[in-house]
Amino acid sequence: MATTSPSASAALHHQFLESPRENGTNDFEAEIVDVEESLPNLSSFVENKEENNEEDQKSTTNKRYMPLLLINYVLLFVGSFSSSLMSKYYFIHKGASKWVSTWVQCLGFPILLFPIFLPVVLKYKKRKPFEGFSKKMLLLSVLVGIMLGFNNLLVSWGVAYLPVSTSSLLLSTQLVFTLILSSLIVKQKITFTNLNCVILITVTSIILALDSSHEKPAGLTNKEYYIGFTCTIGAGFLFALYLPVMEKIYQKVNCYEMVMEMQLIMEIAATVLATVGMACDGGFSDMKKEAESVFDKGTAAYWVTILSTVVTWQCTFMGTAGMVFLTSSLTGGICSTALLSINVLGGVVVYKDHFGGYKAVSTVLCIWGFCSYVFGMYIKTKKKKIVRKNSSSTGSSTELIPRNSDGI
Ligand SMILES: Nc1nc2[nH]cnc2c(=O)[nH]1
Repeated sequence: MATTSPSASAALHHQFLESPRENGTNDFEAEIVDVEESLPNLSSFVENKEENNEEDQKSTTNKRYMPLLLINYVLLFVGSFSSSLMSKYYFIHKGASKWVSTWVQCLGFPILLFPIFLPVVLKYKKRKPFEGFSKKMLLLSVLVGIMLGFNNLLVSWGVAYLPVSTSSLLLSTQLVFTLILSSLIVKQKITFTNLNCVILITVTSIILALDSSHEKPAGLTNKEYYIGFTCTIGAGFLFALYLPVMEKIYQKVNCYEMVMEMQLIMEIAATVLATVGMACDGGFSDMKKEAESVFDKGTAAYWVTILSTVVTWQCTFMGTAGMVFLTSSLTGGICSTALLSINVLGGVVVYKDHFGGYKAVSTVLCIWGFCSYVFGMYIKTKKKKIVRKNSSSTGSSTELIPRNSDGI
């Protein structure tokens, strides 16, 4: 078997991720053989990569991989939990504009300017922001940003009409859509582990839907309730489309900086959409009125609520994008959806949402589904380490093993 230098094998691994096999990325032992057989043809490619000193930050062997993964999960966890509570706070205290609630989900894009430009200003990084950013990537980012803008609007309608716990758990249906769409778009393999997780988390939503007749907040008409219900399911579908589409786009991206840059463009596009909606539908005058006289906690609390919602949503979206980049659309979807069950507990603790037997059972199922998935990933990672160990003891590189369908 051929042996490669670590940098050469890292570059080969990178090339793998940029050109995945038609039949998915699971048969990794076969892929190792493929790469090793094609080694001579790849030597010039490897040299180029070494000259450019490029590193694939999606590679699990990259030293920045684990810290980045952790940072993104924390962003997603803190962002998801606090943004769902803050959005509900806005509506509970007489905030009523769905456009304002949509606007704040993307308005935090200037925050991304700091991690994008600061390392260059401080001369910490050589790569200039937007270096290698093609016109196609720009166009794709704008289109996905517009899709995300519509998703945000649907989420706002859902949160406006439904209790935080119900809207969070209804959004869990996005996982089934994610599994189907990611198997179509990025050839995600459907395994026992991921199917089990998706079924458990979906049963969670069904139980909640059955229980939802007791959940209608006072003063809300049946029509409004069903609008909220439908919008939340619609948001789940759009989000499930967004995840594998992003994974497909990230197959051409190898650095996290570019993920942040794409996120910036997407959020700007979503903000333009929301701003047009605000301007056409009286959102700006509603906002002024709400701040001055409608919000029952006063003007200062209104602006603090808006500002913190802006920041927390930005954390959620950056965390989600990072998870998709570093793992896969399905893992990203599972992590964000499992966090929704934590949001249910947040709604119950902070807003005293009703928490009966149905909600307890669905929360347990949701956590069980998530834990079984994480355990499945752990087992796969262990198996992968054994394959690596075996291949290194026979003299082949340890870094030639590409990520499997779960992104590990
Ligand atoms: N539909 C939907 N939109 C989101 N925006 C941020 N997180 C989510 C999510 O989990 N689902």
